[in-house]
Parts: sequence; structure tokens; C-alpha cells
Amino acid sequence: MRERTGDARDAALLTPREMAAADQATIRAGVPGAALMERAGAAVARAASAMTRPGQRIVVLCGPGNNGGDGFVAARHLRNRQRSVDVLLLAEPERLKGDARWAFNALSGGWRPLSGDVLAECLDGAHLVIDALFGAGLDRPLAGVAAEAVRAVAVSGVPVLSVDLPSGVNGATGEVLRAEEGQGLAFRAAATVTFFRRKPGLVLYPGRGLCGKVEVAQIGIEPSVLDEIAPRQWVNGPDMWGAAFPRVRDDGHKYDRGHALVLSGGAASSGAARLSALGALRIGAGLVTLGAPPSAMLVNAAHLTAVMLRSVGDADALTDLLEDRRFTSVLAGPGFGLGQRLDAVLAVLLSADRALVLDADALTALAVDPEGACARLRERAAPVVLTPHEGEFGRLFPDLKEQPKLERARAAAHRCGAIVVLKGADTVIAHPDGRLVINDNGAPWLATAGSGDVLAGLVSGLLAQGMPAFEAACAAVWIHGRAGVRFGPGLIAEDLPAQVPGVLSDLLQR
Ligand SMILES: NC(=O)C1=CN([C@@H]2O[C@H](COP(=O)(O)OP(=O)(O)OC[C@H]3O[C@@H](n4cnc5c(N)ncnc54)[C@H](O)[C@@H]3O)[C@@H](O)[C@H]2O)[C@@H](O)CC1
Ligand SMILES: [K+]
Repeated sequence: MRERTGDARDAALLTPREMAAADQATIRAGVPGAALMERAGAAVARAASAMTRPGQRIVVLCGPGNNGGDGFVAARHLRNRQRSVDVLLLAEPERLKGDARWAFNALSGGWRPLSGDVLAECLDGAHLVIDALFGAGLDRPLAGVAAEAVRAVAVSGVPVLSVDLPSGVNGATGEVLRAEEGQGLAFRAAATVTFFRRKPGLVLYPGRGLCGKVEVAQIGIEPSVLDEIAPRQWVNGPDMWGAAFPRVRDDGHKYDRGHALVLSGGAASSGAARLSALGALRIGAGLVTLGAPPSAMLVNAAHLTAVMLRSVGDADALTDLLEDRRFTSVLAGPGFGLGQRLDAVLAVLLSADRALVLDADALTALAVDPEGACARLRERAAPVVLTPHEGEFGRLFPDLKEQPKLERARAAAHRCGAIVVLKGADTVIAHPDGRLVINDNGAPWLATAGSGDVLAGLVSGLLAQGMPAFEAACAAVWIHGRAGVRFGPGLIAEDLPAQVPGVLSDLLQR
């Protein structure tokens, strides 16, 4: 693995507001807005050319703003490439402004107003639709002719290439804008050409499911503008955490690689903690001990080999065990079972000066008193990583439930001073200081019983090795995703730890 973290600026995700600031900074530095639009439109035309052959028909839907401007430029280039292009305009031409007006004039005619009838006529026999209705400037749900166009294109089955974002998708949140009543509407694109950097709305669902294959085109914006804009969200990848990843020393000892303690529930649900323990061991913790109640000692002993086993019947036993300073991280929650033992164990853990991962039942137990839990978490000096899925998150932060995913995760991390891993197909990892990473390498078959237990174990295994908590959480989520992709369909949680070595050796070769 690379010694240095790569340029995290490559992984930055820009909200529409940040993207507008990047455009403006570039324009202030002397690059005309029309030059940016020309490159943007040309990139769209290249992508559209690759999706069609000369002589084929392309319908370009152009909106009233600069997204439409990109569409005019693309249409001009595509005509030069011998495509037959219908430009349908969702605005009075005299209302076009600035760069969009320039691009419209440069098209020199050959357009029609967008209406249901004209669109139906154009879609018949068309090979591609370019969606240049709305991009970063979308500020209300699609309605009227635009909404009809989305429906008609969907019914036609003609593939869509979206410019910047599928119209209807909020670039900051990935949500489809919808009126108070009723469903939201957005294009479902086969591909999207976006500019300079990806947008959160292309990485978060439902936007991620609507944008198809995403190409990021460079249009002449210098990466140095990011220093000024200072975006606070990135897409997950080794560039974000590679430099902090634990390195195995040639002359190292197992105790140099940390000792993770994983707490098990009762006999019938002890499998979850074993999955976590295997995850922790596979990701490189030098030692892993499973702390089980007496009733679960036999079953755990029968199933464990490299993982050590200790009896931890109650809070006192845990306190005694933690006297051993060599335990460097503790994980509680998977399969633990709610009740007195968990409450007592949590009380010990919240005041213990060890890196902590709280998952599953531990999160449910904290949700009995969310405010008190956050206050206690905030007081801790050692790092905490919380790994809730949506249900657990909703119980722990009930007032945040309705907010968009990024804002929810950010607010929760800030409130409890913990790293929050909000799990899902688009897992978000939030730092209390506002930094946020979105994961995009998962596979649908990772949504299987016990998968989250392995993930919690991976986090605790990295924490045990002293990796900073935010980086550890991001790395664990990414490696977990990659492990799932590597195994493929049919995956069960038991398969995940065994995939970790392969993922690690790929990483080492980067
Ligand atoms: N110089 C620049 O700023 C550049 C901008 N670029 C393009 O410009 C886009 C952003 O342009 P704009 O800020 O003009 O925004 P848009 O073109 O996305 O749309 C803004 C316009 O649409 C209207 N509108 C928003 N939602 C609507 C709805 N649901 N129904 C009807 N009308 C609606 C707004 O009132 C406004 O008139 C980017 O997505 C990108 O495609 C690129 O050309 C690169 C350069
Ligand atoms: K669009």
C-alpha cells in the first residue's frame, strides 16, 4: 500500500453549492464561463457519440439554465458528428441568460419547444435522449411538461444520458425532489456525465440508482480551487485512509498489533460475536479474545481456535479483565441480548479508556435514554465508533430521522462526539468535526445476516492496532464492501472474514 495517502482531493464530492463556487472561482481566475460550458457540452457529446452511431437520432431536452446550455453545446457537437439531433427546449428562448444564451445562439436554430406531442414524435425511433433539463440548479420537484417528459421517456425505453445529474435528483442529497403529496419524478439514466468532481447525489441512493454509469469530465477547473472551497465529504477509498492503515513490522510481535476484546451474548446468539472476532483477527489484530458469559463458554470453545476465550459473566469480571492494559479495543453489541448484563457492561465500557465499537443490541440499549447516552459518549476521551443501521439510528436519534442521510449522520456524530457509521447500501461514515465519507463499493449480497457483525469486528480489529477511529471505520467499511464483491453472490457472513486476506494483499500491491 502507498506510504502516503493519495490526493484526497480526487475523492472530494461537491454539493451543488460547492460546485457553483468552483465554477465561480475559475471564472474569477479568468476562464470564461462559456469556455467551461463548451468543454462540458463537448464531453457530453463524446459520451453520446460512444452510445450511438452516425446517422442515428438523438433527442436533447434542454432546460432554462446552464444545464440546458450544456445540452445546446452537446447538440452542436453531435450534429458535427453526423448524428441527427432534435433539440427540445423547455423555456422561451428570450428568457435564456448568460452562457446558456450564448450556447443557444451558437446552435444556430434547429430546435422546437418541448411539448408532449413533439416529444412523442421525436422519441419514435430515437436511439438516445440527452437529459439537459436541470442539474445543480434544480430547486423544486419536476412538474408539468418536465414531469410528462420523464414519464414519456421512461415508457419509450430509449436510453438516457444525463448531464451532470439525472433531472429530478437533488445533487446534495441524492433524494428525488417530490411535492408534499405524491411521488417524486426523475430520469433513470443509463449514464451520467458530471463535471470536475462527483456530487453526493450521485453516490447516495436513490440518486446512485438513477444515474447509471458515471463519467467525471474535466472542464478546466483547477483542483487547487478545492483548497478554498474545502469540501467536507468524500467518496470512500484507500486514498482516504491508506496512510493510516496499520503496517506489520518485519520484527514485530503479536502484542505490537493490539488485542481486541469482543463481548459475546448468551449461548443461543453467540455466533454474532464469533463472526466479529474473526473479522478482528483477519484484519490484523495481534490477538482477539472473546469474553463470554459462563453459559456460552462451551459453545464458544467448541467453535473457536485462534480466538481466545475468557469468561465475562458480569460487569465486575469485565472491570477485572480490563485491568490488563494490553486490551486495546472492545466491541459490544452483536448478539449480546438486551437486559441487565448489557446495561452493566455498557456502564463499565462507557467509562473505560479503551477504543470502543458499539453495535446492534448495545445501540438499542443506549436508545432507552438517547440524550443521556450522547452525554456519556461525549465525555469519553477514548474513541467510540457507533455502527447503526437505519432502524438503530432512528431509535438513537429520533429527531433526525426525517433529515437527508448526510445531514443525519453529521448531526449524530457531532451530537455524541463519536464516529457514526450509518449503514446501508450507501454507508456513510461521519466524524464529529463534520467530515464525512460515503461508501460506494458494496454489493447487494452484503445485506445478509451477520454481515454487520463482521463489519463491527473489522472496525474493532483496526482500532486495536491503534488506527485512528475515523480512518479505521472508513477502511473497515471499504474492505468489508470489497470482500463482499470479491466473494460474489451466494455470500453468507461466514465467507467474509476469509475474503479479507485477498483484499489486503490487493491493497498492499497498490
Ligand atoms: N459556468 C457554470 O456555472 C457552469 C455550469 N454548468 C452546468 O450548469 C448547471 C447548473 O446551472 P444552473 O445553475 O443554471 O441550474 P440548472 O440549469 O440546473 O437550472 C436552473 C434553472 O431551472 C429552474 N428550475 C429549477 N428547478 C426547476 C423545476 N423543477 N422546474 C422548472 N424549473 C426549474 C430554475 O428556476 C433556474 O431557472 C450544472 O448542472 C452544469 O450542467 C456547466 O456548464 C459547467 C459550467
Ligand atoms: K440533467
